[in-house]
Amino acid sequence: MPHAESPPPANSEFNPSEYPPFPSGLPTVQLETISLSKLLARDAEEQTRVFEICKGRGFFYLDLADSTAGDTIVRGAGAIARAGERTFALPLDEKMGYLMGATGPAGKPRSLFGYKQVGATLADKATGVRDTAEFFNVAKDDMTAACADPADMPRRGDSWPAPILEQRDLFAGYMRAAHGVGMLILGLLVDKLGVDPQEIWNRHRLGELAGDHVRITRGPPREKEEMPEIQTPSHTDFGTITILMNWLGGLQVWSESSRSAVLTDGQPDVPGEWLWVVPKPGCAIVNLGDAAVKFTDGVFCSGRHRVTPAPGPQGKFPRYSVVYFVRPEDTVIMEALAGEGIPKPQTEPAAEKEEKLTASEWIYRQALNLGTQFPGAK
Ligand SMILES: O=C(O)CCC(=O)C(=O)O
Ligand SMILES: [Fe+2]
Repeated sequence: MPHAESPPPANSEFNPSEYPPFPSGLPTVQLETISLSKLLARDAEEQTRVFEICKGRGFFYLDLADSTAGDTIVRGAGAIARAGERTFALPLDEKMGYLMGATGPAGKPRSLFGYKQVGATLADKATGVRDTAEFFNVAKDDMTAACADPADMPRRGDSWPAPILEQRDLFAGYMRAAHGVGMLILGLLVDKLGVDPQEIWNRHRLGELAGDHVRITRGPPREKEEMPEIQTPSHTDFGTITILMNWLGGLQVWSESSRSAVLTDGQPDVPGEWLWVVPKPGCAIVNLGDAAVKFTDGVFCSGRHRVTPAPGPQGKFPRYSVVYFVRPEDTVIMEALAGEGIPKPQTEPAAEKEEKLTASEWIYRQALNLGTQFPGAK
């Protein structure tokens, strides 16, 4: 059982205590394990290990034992998956009322928050095969906002499915913990590049509008043994840092780390093979996203990954995951920070030509590049 759980409600399809172990004999990646409690204690050796990992593959296990934030994440992830299960059980036409990318509720902006139905993303441009996962992106700003009237929440207002709206406190607590863990890691990483951690914290203030969200994903059980059947196609995350909780295998990383923040048709841009990431009890899987590459001009790596149904006997279970994406505040200009460890722009003219986008524009473009379809988008 990967993470401590309270007993599931009757008839739940999310039952981690029943999952068989990850099968042997598959090509897996050996990720390093970093201790959150050591990072909280400013352990210099642990800090150096994270720094080296983030310059390389940019993926690691984060052991959540022995800290309040870690505990909130371990316990909260299971409860959030259950809120997700109740949401996904709603009729499809009701879920489609929360479609992400559609014009938001009256007076609210269009956004990447809300529901993505099965098949909304092309998994393979050549064959036209589509993804098989559904997910719900729950906005940090709406869950953590201190509004007397929930209709005033800044993103979707109170237009969230009841199983999510009823659990605002759960989401808010989880988001604060995950965001805090993200800030701890990002702060120590940029510090090692000669950048004042405040520079990165000022671009990711918890109380400011940002693309941060919890994504709850449900992937259906595996239909056939042959690979691959794609739940979430090959991608790098758009944000700055990602904290992922999953219980079944299915996540795969590309064997060679890809350094580019520019998506090349959604496919890996260096030769290699897909390696399975085995869920590890009590640990989150942490990775950097494209914004971390942008802020450091490519010093850090945004690891390429995808999700298939779980392998072997694990594959007969629906697969849930709970992800927290830390993203820059909406109005932050996406450009490299200045620090002795960050390369200076090569030539002035090239630097001038580069378009300076805000984080919200940049993330929207990254999503379009990845094949996400937005109703009404050109
Ligand atoms: O479900 C997982 O294990 C990973 C999900 C993921 O990569 C994503 O939602 O960006
Ligand atoms: Fe991802």
